[in-house]
Amino acid sequence: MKRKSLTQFLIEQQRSECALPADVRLLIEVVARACKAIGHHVGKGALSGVLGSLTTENVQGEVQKKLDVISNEILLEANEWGGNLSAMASEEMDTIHPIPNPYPRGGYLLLFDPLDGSSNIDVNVSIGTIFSVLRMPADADGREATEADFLQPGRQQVAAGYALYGPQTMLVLTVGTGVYGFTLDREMGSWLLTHERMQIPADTAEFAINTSNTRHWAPPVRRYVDECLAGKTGPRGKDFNMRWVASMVTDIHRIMTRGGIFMYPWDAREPGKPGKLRLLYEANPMSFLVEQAGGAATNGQQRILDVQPQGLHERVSVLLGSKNEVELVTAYHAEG
Ligand SMILES: O=P(O)(O)OC[C@H]1O[C@](O)(COP(=O)(O)O)[C@@H](O)[C@@H]1O
Ligand SMILES: [Mg+2]
Ligand SMILES: [Mg+2]
Repeated sequence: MKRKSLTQFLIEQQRSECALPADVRLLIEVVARACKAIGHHVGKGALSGVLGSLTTENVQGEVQKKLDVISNEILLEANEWGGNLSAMASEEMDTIHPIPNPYPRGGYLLLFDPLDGSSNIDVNVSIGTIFSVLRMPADADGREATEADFLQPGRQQVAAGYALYGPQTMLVLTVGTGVYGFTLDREMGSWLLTHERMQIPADTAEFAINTSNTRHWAPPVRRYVDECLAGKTGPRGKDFNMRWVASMVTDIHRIMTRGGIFMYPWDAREPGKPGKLRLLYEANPMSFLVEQAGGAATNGQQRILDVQPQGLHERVSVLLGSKNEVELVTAYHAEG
């Protein structure tokens, strides 16, 4: 069976009713090429000296891994001259990166977590890259982008996706017409369509959360997880399984493939922070994908895609995945 390539799929999207703008098609192809290059480095590991940490810290106060910086550079370089972007923003950069002269500027903004799951880099566990595409405000009129231009609610995303560097290298994306997965044919170097219209089952018996934080959780999350752990003998009347890879991309891909609920909620370790994960380049792109696959995503109070961002590296409490489970744990928050 001849599989569709990423380019064929995107051209079809461009010609179909959704009329994917040509600039977004080209932008996604450039990001996909950059992820292929990142995947190559990840696959080499110690052979090409990309493992280990640097002495520098990013704006989050995290010690950067070599691959965090290498992946960031690859994405910046690949997207600077494409002509579709006005600026970029990244987990690894304090502020935005406007497209420098003399490169032509375009009408879109690209945000990315260049390397997700950094704590797993040196131990050869699956990691990934997450990206999100927004439009420049309509009244920008060719002016240089500002940080404020990036502070758009997630529902305004034009496209989002992740690359997964695991036993297979995959690219999973949406342009608002469902979720599609592509597997990299490493010999040919081409992304081939292998997962059409991915769907998350509404019900599940599998939850993902870092239980080492149990004593720090708020009562609604504590109640939800306790009930899952009580299994058949408890109010849920069924047994639940638990998984936690500690790479958001990998945990979410499992949920996109077979369902489940992923939670990284607020916890009392840093009470002043709404959560650990970042709204603009982790939670928003993943929430867009999850909703496009029939799932749900909230911060306990509201739909994540409706949260109005206040800052580039803003954090958020994340509850997403199988619709009925997300609605239940969100309802527990409303009950207080
Ligand atoms: O180590 P913890 O607390 O379980 O956190 C794991 C989470 O942190 C992250 O690694 C944060 O992302 P980065 O690796 O991009 O900083 C997520 O991928 C993952 O879900
Ligand atoms: Mg991340
Ligand atoms: Mg990261």
